[in-house]
Amino acid sequence: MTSFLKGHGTENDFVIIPDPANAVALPPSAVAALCDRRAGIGGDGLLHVVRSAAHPDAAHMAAEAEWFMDYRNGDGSIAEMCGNGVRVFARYLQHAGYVTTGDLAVATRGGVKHVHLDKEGLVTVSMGRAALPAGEVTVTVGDHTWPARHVDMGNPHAVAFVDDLAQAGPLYDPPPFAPASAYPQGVNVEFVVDRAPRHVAMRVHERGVGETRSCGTGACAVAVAAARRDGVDPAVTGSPVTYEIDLPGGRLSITERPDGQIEMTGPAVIVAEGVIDADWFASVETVNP
Ligand SMILES: N[C@@H](CCC[C@H](N)C(=O)O)C(=O)O
Repeated sequence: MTSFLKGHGTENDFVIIPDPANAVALPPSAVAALCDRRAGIGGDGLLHVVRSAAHPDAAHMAAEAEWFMDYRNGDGSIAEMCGNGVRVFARYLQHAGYVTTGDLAVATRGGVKHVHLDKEGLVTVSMGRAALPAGEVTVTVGDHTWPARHVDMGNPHAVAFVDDLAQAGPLYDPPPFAPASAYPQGVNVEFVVDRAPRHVAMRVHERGVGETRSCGTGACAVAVAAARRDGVDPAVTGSPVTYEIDLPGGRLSITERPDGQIEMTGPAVIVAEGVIDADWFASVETVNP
């Protein structure tokens, strides 16, 4: 019997598979089937909850973090990091009784992340530092082409400042970028408009998913790109800077500290739990494993 839960962080939604011993086979075909919104449970991605010691990608982090977030995109691909996912992952650990409010460490493919569950229901994650690789890239939608800033949050982002979020169009397909060689592993693309000083709104097309209603690493990338565009670098001023980021699914607050550490705060919600039908799961587990 394989159980699941469903959760979301600012409407970036996830199928959660609790599997402390790493005993559940999750080939890409099974992940894609579980995340399918019509024929499966539905989600932008999947959070496989495994004890670090039981997973080959995380055993080296087991002394620091008991639990490993084995994150998958909705198409079954693996990504290095998921910011909304790690908040929902921590909320699941609390829901299941493994942790209470306070601090915990979570192993991810992007390293160990430190999470704080507060008593009001918000979750703060120390996301690490952003890298801002040099180089020019442009993103095109329809008749519009914008310069975009590379920001690496453990996973790749291209951030474009636009006049109107509607210019990004329906975002059914990944927005083309140039040079085509810029992102050999694919990229998450953010479109950003200003709302007020240190307050922006964004839409995102996620690698391996499509347009989502929120992206935590994307919001961090946008906050750093907006700060640099605004001439603000906490490493230079010695003061933290906070940007409020409005997404279609809610608001995230992103603070960059003088040492470069980026903290993301937002909600994380568990909405349902149940059991996956064994025959259906066996059929999707064995397709293109
Ligand atoms: N929604 C996530 C990001 C998930 C990974 C991304 N699609 C990628 O492939 O890099 C977030 O909240 O950060």
